[in-house]
Amino acid sequence: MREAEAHEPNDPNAMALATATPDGRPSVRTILLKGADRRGFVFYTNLESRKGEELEANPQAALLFHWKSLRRQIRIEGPVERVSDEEADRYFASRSRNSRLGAIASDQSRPLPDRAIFEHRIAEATARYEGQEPPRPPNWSGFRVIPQIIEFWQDRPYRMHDRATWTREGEGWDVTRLYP
Ligand SMILES: Cc1cc2nc3c(=O)[nH]c(=O)nc-3n(C[C@H](O)[C@H](O)[C@H](O)COP(=O)(O)O)c2cc1C
Ligand SMILES: Cc1ncc(COP(=O)(O)O)c(C=O)c1O
Repeated sequence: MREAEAHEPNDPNAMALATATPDGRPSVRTILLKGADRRGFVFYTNLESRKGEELEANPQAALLFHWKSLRRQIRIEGPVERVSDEEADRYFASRSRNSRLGAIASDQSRPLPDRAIFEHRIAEATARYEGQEPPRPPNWSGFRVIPQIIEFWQDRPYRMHDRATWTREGEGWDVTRLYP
């Protein structure tokens, strides 16, 4: 990630998030990585969005980074858990005031008949929380993807790439090289 931060033109923390319905219909969208440690990879979103509902019904996900400037790809797969309310509150409080008001005003992934309705809801939230800290909406929180498999891919000439897959084995990781 440090190398991506130094080389990518923008959003080095942008990644694709794949989810699926319980009957196996997949969907994918871009999100931002907001935390990574030994426990897993954290992102924030609206819990009633399409991804939020799919993760509620089927708490399994896959993440993908493609850092074009580095010609590198990382794939991550595993079950997800919700972050604690305290962790979500802390991250929400770190966001700009306007981003917090936007999260309050947005019914993410629901039909919006007219942009003016969203702008009106933002104006309402702005007026309502004047002089106060806008609180985290109960339907806005974070998920942690707990990695079971991580694959690193590095471009090499003539498609003779380097691939290595790390699979969780108890407390450690089994590392296996794969053909490109
Ligand atoms: C670069 C980029 C970063 C994004 N980051 C997030 C994010 O961190 N959280 C989020 O809810 N949506 C984010 N979005 C918007 C999502 O891609 C998506 O449009 C939205 O979350 C609704 O997805 P859904 O209907 O599948 O739930 C981002 C979009 C882009 C292009
Ligand atoms: C709707 C939405 N929510 C959340 C995020 C996460 O980023 P931030 O907390 O920095 O706004 C994004 C980033 O693009 C976004 O589009």
